[in-house]
Order: sequence, then C-alpha cells, then structure tokens
Amino acid sequence: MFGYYRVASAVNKTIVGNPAKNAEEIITLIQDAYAKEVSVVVFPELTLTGYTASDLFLNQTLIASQNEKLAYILQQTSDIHTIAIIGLALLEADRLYNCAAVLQNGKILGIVPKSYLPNKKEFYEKRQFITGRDITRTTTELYGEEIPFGVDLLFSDSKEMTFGVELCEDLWAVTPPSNHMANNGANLLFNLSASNELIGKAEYREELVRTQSGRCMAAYVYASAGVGESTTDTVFGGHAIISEYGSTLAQNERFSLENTLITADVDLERLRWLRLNESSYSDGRRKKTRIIKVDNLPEITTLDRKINPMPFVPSLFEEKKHRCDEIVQIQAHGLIKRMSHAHITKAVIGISGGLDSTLALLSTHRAFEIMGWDHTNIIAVTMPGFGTTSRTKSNAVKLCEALGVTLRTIDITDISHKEFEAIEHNVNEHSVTYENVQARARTSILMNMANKEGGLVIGTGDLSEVALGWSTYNGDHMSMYAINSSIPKTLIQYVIEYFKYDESIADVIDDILDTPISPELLPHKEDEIVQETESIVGPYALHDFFLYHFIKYGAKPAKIRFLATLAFEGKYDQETITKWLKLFLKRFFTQQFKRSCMPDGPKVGTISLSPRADWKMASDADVEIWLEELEK
Ligand SMILES: Nc1ncnc2c1ncn2[C@@H]1O[C@H](COP(=O)(O)OP(=O)(O)OC[C@H]2O[C@@H]([n+]3cccc(C(=O)O)c3)[C@H](O)[C@@H]2O)[C@@H](O)[C@H]1O
Ligand SMILES: Nc1ncnc2c1ncn2[C@@H]1O[C@H](COP(=O)(O)OP(=O)(O)OP(=O)(O)O)[C@@H](O)[C@H]1O
Ligand SMILES: NC(=O)CC[C@H](N)C(=O)O
Repeated sequence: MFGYYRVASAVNKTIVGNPAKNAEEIITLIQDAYAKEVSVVVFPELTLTGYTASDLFLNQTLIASQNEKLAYILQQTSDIHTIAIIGLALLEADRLYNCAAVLQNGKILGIVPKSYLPNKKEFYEKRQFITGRDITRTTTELYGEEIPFGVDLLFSDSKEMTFGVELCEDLWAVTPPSNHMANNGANLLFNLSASNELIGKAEYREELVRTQSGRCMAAYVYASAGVGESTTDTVFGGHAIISEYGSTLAQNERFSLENTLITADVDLERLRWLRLNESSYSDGRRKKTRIIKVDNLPEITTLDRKINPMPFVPSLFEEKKHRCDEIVQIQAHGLIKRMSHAHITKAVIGISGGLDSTLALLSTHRAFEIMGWDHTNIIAVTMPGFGTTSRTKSNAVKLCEALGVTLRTIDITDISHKEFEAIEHNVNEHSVTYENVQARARTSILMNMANKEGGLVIGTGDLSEVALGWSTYNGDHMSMYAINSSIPKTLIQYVIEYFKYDESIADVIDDILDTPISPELLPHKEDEIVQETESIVGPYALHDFFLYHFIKYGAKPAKIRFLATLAFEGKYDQETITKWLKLFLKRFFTQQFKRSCMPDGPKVGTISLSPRADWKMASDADVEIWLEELEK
C-alpha cells in the first residue's frame, strides 16, 4: 500500500538447548505475524538453540536437533507468505557459523553469516564460531538443497523492498555490514541479536539502531534474545526495536516472560526517494551482491501509522523554546551578516498587523538586540489601504510601540487612486489590478524610504506563500532580504506564539494569532475583514502538508492525498483534500516564475524553495500528469 510494508520484531520464549520447544514458540509467532499482514519478521540470534548454549554448540546432538526442528518449522509454515528470519548455528565445511536463515513458504531463501564475533569479557563467540565475513558467492547444502550462503545476499521483491540481514555485534562494529547493504540498495535492515542488559545499555542500543537507520536512510528492525536465556553470568531482556530514518517507530517493554511481537508500517518508497536527494548516498561505493527475489508478500489493508498533520511543527511541547530560539537565531544572523556586509544600519519593514510582518519584525528586533544596535533604526511602516481594519492597524501600532521601534504611518489610498486614474482602472472594479496596485504601492514606498534612510527592506513573505505564489509580483514578492522565506505558515504561527514570553507583547500577539489571515486588499465591510486567504486558496495546514511530502519525498499526489486523509481525519474529507491539492499543484507549477527571482533569504528548515539552492524548476513546466493522477 503506497510503498508501506508491515515489519515485525519477535522475541520468543526460549529454553536453552531445547530446539523442539523453541520451534513451537517460533511457529506461533510466525503465524501471529502472518495474521497481522507482516511482510518480514525477525527473531533473536541463535533462535532455535538459545544464544547461551555455549560449548553445547560443539555437541552433535544440539546441532542435529536444531536442524531437525528447522525442517519442522519449514513444514509447519509452508503456506505462510510472511518471511521469517531466524538464528541458526550452521555447520559448513567443518566449521560453525553464527547465521540468519531467511525462510518463506516452507523454503530457505538464503543464509547470512555473522561477520563480527564478540570475544571479550562476557562474550566468547570465537570459542565456537568463526566469522563469515569473507563468504560470498557461495552456497551451502541443507536437506539436500543448495542454499545461497554469504554476506553478499540481499532480498528484493522487485517493488519497493530490498532487505539485508546482519547479526548483533555487526551493528557495533566500526563499519557495520549494513552500511554496505544500504549502499547496494537495501532500504530495510534486520538484526538478530543477543544483547545482555547492563545499566544504561538499552538507551545506547536504541540510539545505535535509530542512528544506523538514519545513516543508512533505511528502516532497521532489531530483535534481541529474551529472559529465557541462561543467567549464569548475565541477563537478557528481549529488546525489540523498529526505527526508520532516524526515528524509532516502535519499541517493546523489555523483560517479558511471554512471547512478544511488535510491528510497524515502514515507508520504503519514501526512503528510496529520500536517497535521491543525498549525493553522499549516490557516491557510496557499490559492491557485488546477490539479489534473491522474493514474492507473494502479504499486503497491508490498513495503515497502522500515525501521520503527523503538522510536519513542520515540533510535536513535543518541551522542544518549543529550543526550536524557536534556533529559528530566530538563524533569521537574525542571516540579517546581521547582510546588514554588516552592506554597511547598512537601518531596517525598513511594512507592518500590517498580520502574521508574517509580525515575525519579520520580531526577528529583526532580535538581530538588533544581539548586535546592540539602536532599535529606533528599525523603521516600521504601517500603510493603511482600502481593506485595512482598525484591528490589524492597532495591533501593528501596539507591537511597534512595545518594541520601541520607529513607527511611521503612510496612507496608500491617495497614491492608489492616482495610479488607478493613470492606468485608467475603474476603482469600483475590485479585480487583481485593484489588489496589486496597493501591494506594489506599499513596496514602492518601502524601497524608496530605504533609499532615503540608508536602510534595507526586510521581506516578510513566508514559505507557504512562496510555494503558492500568493504574493504580488514585484510587490510584496520583492525585498532586499526575505527573512521568512523558508518558514511555512504553520511554523510562523508557532514561532510568533513563543515570543509571548515577553509580557509586554503577549496580549497583542494573542490578538494577531486570533485574526483571520488576510491580505486586506479588498475594501472591508464595517471594519471587518472580507478577504480571508484560507477560504480563497485553502487551509495553510493542508498546503504545508502537501508541500512537505511533495518536496521532501517527491511523493505522488495520490499518496499525498492518502496520507492527508489519514492525518486530517475528522477535519477534512477526501473531496476537500483533493480540491485543495489540485489547487496547490496548479499554483505550485504556474507560480515558479515568482520563485525564480525571489530575493536572498536564510534557509531555516530542511525545505526551502530558493531557486539558487534548493529548488530549481522550469517556470513553464506542465502540471497535467500530476493532476491526472488524482483522477484515477
Ligand atoms: N509563467 C510566467 N512567467 C512570467 N510571468 C508570468 C507567468 N505567469 C504569469 N505571469 C505574469 O505575472 C502576472 C501575475 O502575477 P501578479 O502580478 O503577481 O498577480 P497575481 O499572481 O495574479 O495576483 C497576486 C495575488 O496574490 C494575492 N496576494 C497579494 C499580495 C499579498 C498577498 C498575501 O496574502 O500575502 C496575497 C492577491 O490577492 C492576488 O490574488 C500575470 O499578469 C502575468 O503578467
Ligand atoms: N497595511 C499595511 N501596512 C504596512 N504594510 C503592509 C500592509 N499590508 C501589507 N503590508 C506589507 O505587505 C506584506 C504582505 O501582506 P500580507 O497581508 O500578505 O502579510 P501579513 O499581513 O504580514 O501576513 P499574513 O500573510 O499572514 O496576513 C506584509 O507582510 C507587509 O510587509
Ligand atoms: N551477541 C552479540 O554479538 C552481542 C555483542 C554486543 N556488543 C551486545 O552486547 O549487544
């Protein structure tokens, strides 16, 4: 489903040295995983024997029993499409290898040996096993069949999934085998482990799994041996972890006395496309690998994953101050460098009482504060026009007064009337010309004032407006430094709210956040805003969501719609989402010409649409195939 696969980590109840009993638990867990539509489930290291069998691995009875019970598992799971990866002590060429056997539909698809054998303190694997690091392009014989065997095996369904397998210590090595697997296209990695519990180790282990998923731009599924292992010298807690691209999606409670199975739906399509955006991924050296084809995998019927409706906004409240501080620091230092370099000491900003100009003013104010520059050198200009209401105007004035900046008021109605007359535009015709004359009048005033004062015009447009082209070309679209240009509207609101720590502006910020978003270009009715942006172009929450998935993952519109339907369940139905998504796509394509000549401005988050850095696109590209997809 849209590139999602359900994967699982299983920790079975273990009896050391009893493959028959362990096999029963393994079969139960494989059946459970299949019932849950899991594509691949991974088990702990040396699953059938128990990891702690120690010198019993050198005894014929244990290995014979293990192999017999593996055959039994194959027979019992012959009609199960879920792939199971279980740990096996493999006797090959009179050597013992610590391996992962990949099983599906009663067959062994391949066997991968462990590369790094821990051999210090409580670990002494080299007593029984040898490394399989150099084994490539070979097979091993089990039950009379030749089975691919080696560290060069990858498993692919020829769709979105290619997976590789490593074992426990492999992940702790300086260069884990999974690095090479990822370089060769594996976007899903499994680890069969037996990692004992020591204070603080669980946190480190989770961090290791999570960061490896980030480094490899992959999903990483980890299963470690449970409490049934021998406690002669050490205790095992059965840690199960599923991470994807630097985030942990699921993790179990350790020390369970029962079988445990955790699942997560991983987005393997997203990972593939993310990699296209990383040159260091493309530059990774490819090695010879053998690809084992797999098919008949279970498909999920419903997605079990929380989709964040606000991808630009941190979900944890505790992160707010830190994140907002960071954003404002980046903005402020972008401006400081530019002003210092140009030997300019004054900033000129049009203040409307709306969200964007509020943040631009607050961040400019922070820049002046950092540098100890005189706040009165920030020249804030309110320019009431036909649509300006007393609410926004008074908020603009209150904010400027509280911040101690220089405030000027210049009414633009006369200038606009003169312009209408000059271009012979009927003042009663409230068309785009009527709107743009005002926006351009304001920009012209700001630019000319900047010349007069020796100042720099601070641009206020945000990333959502830049994506939609929701600005007047050569009007508010233009400035000398566009401080908000990579901050989307949903984040602008969040950052402004953080400034409420300053009590002198807390009330006015509340009212600014509460005011409908509007360009206030059409005449107001009895001092009430008539032109609400979100009823014209659609909700910014949706547009920011579309933008994020479209740019970051190159997602197809049909997938974006599917995800939005889940993320905004109960708020927007599919029809509404489709309507605004079409508008987003149309505007995104037709409005590139405004982005192609947008002013300099600091990149703040991972997404920016700067034509010089992040987003190079033809201004005349056709949107048809993107729209067609939504008709299917
Ligand atoms: N591909 C292309 N390459 C080069 N030029 C192209 C072009 N497509 C159109 N054009 C030209 O550009 C013109 C259209 O661009 P433009 O003049 O900007 O005009 P336009 O985008 O039609 O109008 C600006 C819109 O932005 C809204 N606005 C303005 C100001 C602030 C805010 C806000 O809420 O923040 C919103 C306003 O309500 C209005 O709907 C066309 O008339 C055409 O001359
Ligand atoms: N009445 C006004 N006085 C001064 N400047 C204005 C006025 N109206 C608009 N501007 C300038 O034009 C910019 C774009 O206007 P717009 O209304 O889109 O932005 P905003 O009000 O700051 O924020 P939002 O888009 O969130 O409403 C403003 O940020 C501001 O710099
Ligand atoms: N089984 C192993 O390879 C264990 C070694 C590893 N460093 C751990 O404790 O997790």
